[in-house]
This record gives sequence, C-alpha cells and structure tokens, in this order.
Amino acid sequence: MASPFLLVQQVVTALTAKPGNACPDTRAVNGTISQDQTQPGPSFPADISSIIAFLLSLSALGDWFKLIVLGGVLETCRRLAFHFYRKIYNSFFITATFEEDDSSYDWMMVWLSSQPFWKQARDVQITTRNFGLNSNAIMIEGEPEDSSSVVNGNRQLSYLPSTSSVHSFWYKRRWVRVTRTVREGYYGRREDVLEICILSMDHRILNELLIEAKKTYKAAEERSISIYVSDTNNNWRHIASRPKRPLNSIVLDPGIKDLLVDDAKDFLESKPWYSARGIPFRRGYLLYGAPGSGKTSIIHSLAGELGLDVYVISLSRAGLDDAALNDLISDLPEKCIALMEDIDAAFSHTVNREQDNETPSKLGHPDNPRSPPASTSRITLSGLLNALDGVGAQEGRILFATTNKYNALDPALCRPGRMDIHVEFKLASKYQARELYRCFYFPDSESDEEDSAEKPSKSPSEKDSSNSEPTSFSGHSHQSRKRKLRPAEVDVLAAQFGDVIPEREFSMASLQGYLMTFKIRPEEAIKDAPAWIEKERAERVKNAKAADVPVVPASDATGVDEEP
Ligand SMILES: Nc1ncnc2c1ncn2[C@@H]1O[C@H](COP(=O)(O)OP(=O)(O)OP(=O)(O)O)[C@@H](O)[C@H]1O
Repeated sequence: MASPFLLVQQVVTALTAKPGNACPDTRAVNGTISQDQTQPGPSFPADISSIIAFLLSLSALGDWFKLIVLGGVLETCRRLAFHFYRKIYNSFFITATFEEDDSSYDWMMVWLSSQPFWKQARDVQITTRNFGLNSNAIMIEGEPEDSSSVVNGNRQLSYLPSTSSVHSFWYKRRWVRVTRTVREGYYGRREDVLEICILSMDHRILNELLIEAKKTYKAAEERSISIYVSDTNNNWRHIASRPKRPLNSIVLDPGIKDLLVDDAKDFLESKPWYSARGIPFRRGYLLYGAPGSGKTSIIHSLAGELGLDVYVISLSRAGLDDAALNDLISDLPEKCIALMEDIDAAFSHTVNREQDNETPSKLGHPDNPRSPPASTSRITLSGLLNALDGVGAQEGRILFATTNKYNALDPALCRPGRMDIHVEFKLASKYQARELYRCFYFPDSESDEEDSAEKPSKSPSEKDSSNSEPTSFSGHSHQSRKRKLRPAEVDVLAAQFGDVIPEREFSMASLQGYLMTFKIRPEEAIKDAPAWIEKERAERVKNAKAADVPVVPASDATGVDEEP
C-alpha cells in the first residue's frame, strides 16, 4: 500500500504538471500517449467527474478509500449487532436500576438481605447498616434476637450483594441477576447503584418484586416513622426511623390532642371535597408557645398515628435559597408531614415583609451584642410564601410549623390557607403535671405490678465498699430497681404532685427532667418538689440578672406574647 507521502506527491505532481510535462500516468488517463515531446500533451481534467475518475486512478488513494469504506462497514455492523443484541436481551430481560439516594434502594437492600439464597452465596458483603430500620428484619440466621443485649444492640449483621461479583437467584421461578456497582457521584462522593435483571417477558414480575420489597420494608418499619431531611444537593434523604411515640405519652391541656388528630384525619380523607371546590388540598398547623411544651413531640406522635413520614425543612440551613426551597417543597411526596421548626429563626430579624429588605449588616451588629447573629439562610419571606402555596407546592401535604415567637411572624405567613390552625402550647398546668406524673409511674404491665419486691439488701462486702471514697458523678443512676406502684397509689401520688407544682410556671420538659431524677423514687419526687421549685426560681432570677432582663412573672411565662 502506498504511503501517504507518496500519495501526496502523486497528487501534487499531477496537479502542477504542465500539459507538456504531464506524467505518463496522466496522459494514460486521457487515453493519449504523447509520441512527440514537443507536441502539447493531454490537458488536466477540468470537470468534476473527470477529477474523481482521475483521483480514483491514483492507486494509493483508492487503497485508502477502500480502507475507510471497510472500516465504516465494520463499525456499522458492530453497532447493528449490539443494537440487536440489546433488543433481544431487553425482550427477554427486564432491568431495573436503584440509586442509593432513593428510598427504593433501601427497600431492595432490606428485601435482598432477607432472601434465603444468601445462605449459599460464596461472595457476600457483611454490613451493620440498617437502612433506616430499627427492627430485626435483616439479621443473619442464628443471630440472637434480643435487641436489648448489649453486644447485639441495634447493630444487627446482614448479608448484602458484594460489589465485586454478580449474584443470581430464582424469584417465582424466574432467574434474577443482581449487580451492585459503585460510581462516583457529585463532589467525588461514592454512590451505590443496584441493578436487578429478571429473565422474563412479563413486566408484572418486576412490579410484584417491587411491591414485595416495599411491603417487607414497611412491615419492618411499622413501629417507627421515617424522618427525611434535605441534603446539600436539595434531595430528600432518609436519615432515620424513630419508634412511634404513643399519643397518650404526651400530656396536653384537654382537647388539644383531639383537635389536632381529628382535624388531620379529616383532612387526609377529604381530597374529593377539596378538588370539587377548587381549594388547594393542603393543610397548615402553627404550633407556638413556650419552649419544651411538647410541640415537636406531638408532631412526631401524630405522624405515627396517621402513618405519615416526616420531612424536616430546615429554613436556616446554609445555602438554602428561595429557589432551592421551592424545589424542595415541590419534591415532597403526596401525603406527608412537612415540618418547619422554629420558623422565626430562619430569618435573623422579625419575620415580616416590611423588614424583608433589611440589610444583613444591621443584624448581629458588634455594637449591639444582644441582637441575634446574622443568619446564613438566604430565604426571604416572599420566597417562603411562594414555596408554601405557589404552583409547585405539593398537594396533600400537612405542614407543621413551630415557633416560640408568635408575635414576630408576619400575618401573611399565618393567614388561613397557609397556617389553618394555630395552637398555643403553654407552660405546664397543674393538670399536666399530674398527668405527667401518672404517665411516669403507671405500671407498664401486670408483671410490673407484681414486681413489688424490694431489692435484696446489700451483701457485707458491698456495704464495706460503700464506706470507701464515693465514685465521682452527678445525676441519679437508674441501676437499682424498687417496687413499682399500684395504679391506685399512682393516682393518689399524682394528685399530690399536681398540687405541689405551680400553675404555668415550669415547662413540661423541665418537669420531665425533674421526674427523671426520681425515676425509681416516686414518693421522694413529691417530697423534694418544693425545694426544687425554689431552686429553679432562684436560678431564674440569677440568670435574668446576668442577662440584664426583667424577670417574667410566673403567670405570664408562657413564652407567647399574645393570643392569636
Ligand atoms: N406535653 C408534654 N407531654 C409529655 N412530654 C413532654 C411534653 N412537652 C414536652 N415534653 C418532653 O419534653 C421534651 C422536649 O419536648 P419538645 O421538643 O416536644 O418541646 P418543644 O415545645 O418542641 O420545644 P422547643 O420549642 O424548644 O422546640 C421531650 O422529651 C418531651 O418528651
């Protein structure tokens, strides 16, 4: 085959040759072989077809051309073969991909880890990840189920497909292939991708597998609620599952719990009613009032009662701006609880429109050390309002917002349609103190009631050791167990506790903290209460003096400026 150099030389020679000096080849092309060198030779072809014929006559160029055509044909054949292979493959296999960010990945992993074929697998990954579950759903065979065991705890072991090999198993008489790969995601983060291939032409088998995986996960999750938060890429990420909190463990003034539960249940069942009237199918609740009064607790408890997941929207998250907030809210699933805690804290100034343009430099100014620090959030009030009820706002969601500064909120934020129900949470009433006490000491089960025997008295060696230098720690240990009270006894003591605790002076959280120190000494909790109250009051005066603010009278200390 001619070299490119030779080829170029031939072409150049042909093109630059004078008629009289035409090379023999050229002349042969024109069919004229000059007999006489003095006579003018054949002329260089002038029209296109002659030029092409002329170029083709150059042997090297012809070889190159054939090579290009051959390469093109081979590549086309390769692509066609691959295309047909994919077509045939796809008509026999159904392929589904699951990305680590998505909840379906967790369902599949939990389901896979519960499959029996892992008993025979030769190459598996062992993990203690629980994919957001608190339960024992994904333990390995033979592992003790006692989740209270210190060794076992919540960290059960489970088998997973390893990333290095391809696994296959039979599902409903269909051959299934599992491949797990790790790829590089955003910011160099490593992300898992799970691929499931099913040898079947019927798509229903994939649906059945997905439904089974989801059911397995949900069954394992039944006694807990899922909490989601947004990550820095503005995707919702499942961060935890919490055990459901029984509603009766939260003590509120009579009527409040029923109001919230009944209203939310009614809302969830009223979709046709809303659409028939063209009203956006959304509901907002604003819980405001004293810190530690149960606002967050009742929301989590309601989520368990209604079977909804909680999506926490942290308005003060660094980097969150109006557009990102809008995306987050439109990405919420239908029927969920969106939770915005301390809605006032997203803005380092009063949450109203007049002050929306206030310059950040004015906030948290060094000359004014008591002013709040400038927020890193870039949320504006109008951005928040648009996100809450703009076109992208998700239908079917229940929004819960909490605040300790009700009066600082802009009326536009609180108006019906955005926050339909406002509930005030006050400091503990005598009734709440009594019910909290009852909740604390009420026997859990019959075995508790029977468990009335005193602990055996200490052995002589233990007594000896108790005379030595005391171990240094503060707080009350729960190691020792004393007799449990009978329900009737609890009622009497609870009433006494309610009498001792002053009305609306302490938060439920502080009462809970106090009772925790008397977990096994119910009678002493009542006896020590007056001293504790005095101590708390003295502490409050001292703190108020240090902060140079007037002491709030007990009856006004609700943390709320005025009624809605
Ligand atoms: N009404 C209540 N009944 C039972 N426990 C309560 C109640 N209020 C508060 N607690 C207990 O106090 C702790 C704090 O409660 P929670 O976080 O719900 O208060 P909050 O009102 O949301 O406080 P903050 O406004 O500071 O966020 C929890 O452990 C909870 O169990």
